[in-house]
Amino acid sequence: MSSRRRPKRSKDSSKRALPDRFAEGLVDPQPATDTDFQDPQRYFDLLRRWLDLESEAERQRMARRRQMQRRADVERTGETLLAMDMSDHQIGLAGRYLLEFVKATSAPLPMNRLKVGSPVVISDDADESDEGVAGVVSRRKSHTIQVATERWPEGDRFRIDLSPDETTRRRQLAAMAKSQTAEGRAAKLRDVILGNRPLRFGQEPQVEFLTDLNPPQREAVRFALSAQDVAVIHGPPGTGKTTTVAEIIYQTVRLGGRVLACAPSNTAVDNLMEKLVDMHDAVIRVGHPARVFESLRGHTLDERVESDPSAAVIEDMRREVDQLVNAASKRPSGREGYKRRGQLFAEAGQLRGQIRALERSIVRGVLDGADVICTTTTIDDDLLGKRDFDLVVIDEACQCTETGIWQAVDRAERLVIAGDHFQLPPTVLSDQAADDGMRRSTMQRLVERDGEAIFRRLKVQYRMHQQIMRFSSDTFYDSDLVADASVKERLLADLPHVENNRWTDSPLMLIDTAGAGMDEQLEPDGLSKLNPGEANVIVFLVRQLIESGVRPSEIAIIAPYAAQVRCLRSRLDDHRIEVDTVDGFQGREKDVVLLTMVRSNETGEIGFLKDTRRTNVAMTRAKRRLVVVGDSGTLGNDAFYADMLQYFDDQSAYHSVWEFAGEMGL
Ligand SMILES: Nc1ncnc2c1ncn2[C@@H]1O[C@H](COP(=O)(O)OP(=O)(O)OP(=O)(O)O)[C@@H](O)[C@H]1O
Repeated sequence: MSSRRRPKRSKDSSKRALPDRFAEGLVDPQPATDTDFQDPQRYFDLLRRWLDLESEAERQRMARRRQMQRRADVERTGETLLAMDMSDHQIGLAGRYLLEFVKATSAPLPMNRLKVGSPVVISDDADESDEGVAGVVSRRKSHTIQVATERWPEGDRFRIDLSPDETTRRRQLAAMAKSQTAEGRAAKLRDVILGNRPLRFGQEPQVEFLTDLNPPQREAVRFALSAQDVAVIHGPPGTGKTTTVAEIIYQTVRLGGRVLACAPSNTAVDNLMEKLVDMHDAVIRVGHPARVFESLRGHTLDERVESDPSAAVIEDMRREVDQLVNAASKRPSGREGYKRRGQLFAEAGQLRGQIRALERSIVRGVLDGADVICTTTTIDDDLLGKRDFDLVVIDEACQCTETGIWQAVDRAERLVIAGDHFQLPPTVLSDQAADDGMRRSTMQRLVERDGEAIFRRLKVQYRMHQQIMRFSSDTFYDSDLVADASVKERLLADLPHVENNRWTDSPLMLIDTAGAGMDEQLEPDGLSKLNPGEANVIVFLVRQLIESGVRPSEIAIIAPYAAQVRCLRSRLDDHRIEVDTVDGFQGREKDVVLLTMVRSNETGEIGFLKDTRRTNVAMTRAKRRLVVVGDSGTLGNDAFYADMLQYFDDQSAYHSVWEFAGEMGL
């Protein structure tokens, strides 16, 4: 198969162009002045403004959803479930109600973004004026969703809406206020983070490593242990960042320290926790047990509390609350009925208070016995009380906004943050806050401010074939990455069940759709984009892979736009093939990744593909083969994508879609 030659650009010029592009603002714009970040008053004022903007953006989104005329459209947003019946209720930790809902039709739940931990409002589906009851999703299955609430919702049939996360914001605001006026140790740490005090490092310690680490990982561990205030671990894709962080935690505990291990998402906390439980016994996970990996359930605070000897007493009290609630939840008749109902709920409320007090003392005991406490960065301050930690670690710190770190930082003697600022930034809803710099994480700010003085980069990656790695390494990581011998030449064709043919015998392929009339389209009733022509190419590629013996579970299809994901999901009938947006794949990997770029238009508009971190994440999910389908006519207008096209060409991996016209029936 011949590859069309593209005009070569000088390597030097492409390399020189890269840092400039970042400086030119293709990464998020930054707030006005550096002093905003130095002066505590101005810094925390800025953060409070961002939180206000986020709060307003969430409120507007919820209002728009409520105003939607057609009910089908409301559920399509993925943020609302309608016509839900309450199918069960229990009493959970801290005496909360755990309410389970099913579709009134018993159908599976539609695709939705209500995840474990999401704040929601449960309201009467028949009463638009009902303000509802706030809760948090505590379990989710294909047909049921369970919500933990403090109050009992009114109504026969319910709607459940994803709601503005006021609890998280309130906690963040309280933590920020505490930091702003802090004295002593907390003030010192704050001042280092704001750049008002110099970084301090002691002697690098001699370390007896528990894990078999490579040299950059060992150096990163020693560096982090020597930091007296803050250290950053920069972990490019597949370089064992979490492995390294786990070792830092292990070494700290070995020296008698107590550690708070956090990450912004439940999944990231669990990934770290999985490594930690192999190293220590005294590791406790605070959070929703339902979301915790099966193997880790025994380490959750809830289960530890359940297995405490006093738990039997609590169990009896819960049963009593259940009976009271059962009686109270029956529809009352007449004034007496309502009065009686009120009394029953009041009695249940008193008992729940007693349960809470008893549980609190058990919780205190369990947490006091832990060397490492794992939680998301949204910390339940009621549970943790006034505990401080010798070391606080934030993994996946680049997914954390500046506002999101202070709850953890407030409890720290020393801080280690780990992440990769060339992967996805934190989610920010408000465009204004984003323009103002809210998508720039603290970690990115510190690395850009202090350079190598504050961070160590991991360099050996254990995921990708070296050719898949190299473009990312040259573009984002100063050509620092090295592929470990175990992966550097690994191809799809090396899998025992896979044939050796042109679809499996090389790590890279780019299929250029230029001139094939595969134009992007706007989704009819949405804002997202799709490209049916590219979807056809992807479906064709999937068929070739499956016919070559590749297993559906080894294939990932990544699209930057949700509409293209929907289009492809409807075209592929095998659910084992994962199709998702870049966000859905962060932190994950697959043997083969098919990436559809979608954008193809006359004007060379590439929209949010300009945030090249997305493309970096998408490309670096692939272990053995990466296929990119895109229009060079559109993409090539942007310097980053021009370099990417050139790279594929240099690797003899560039093909026009016309080469497959016959096979594809173009
Ligand atoms: N020193 C090492 N020797 C061998 N394998 C390693 C080493 N360090 C990490 N790995 C392997 O590399 C893979 C990635 O490790 P880990 O999960 O720690 O990476 P990560 O950097 O957190 O991942 P991500 O890129 O998803 O953020 C794992 O399979 C891990 O076992």
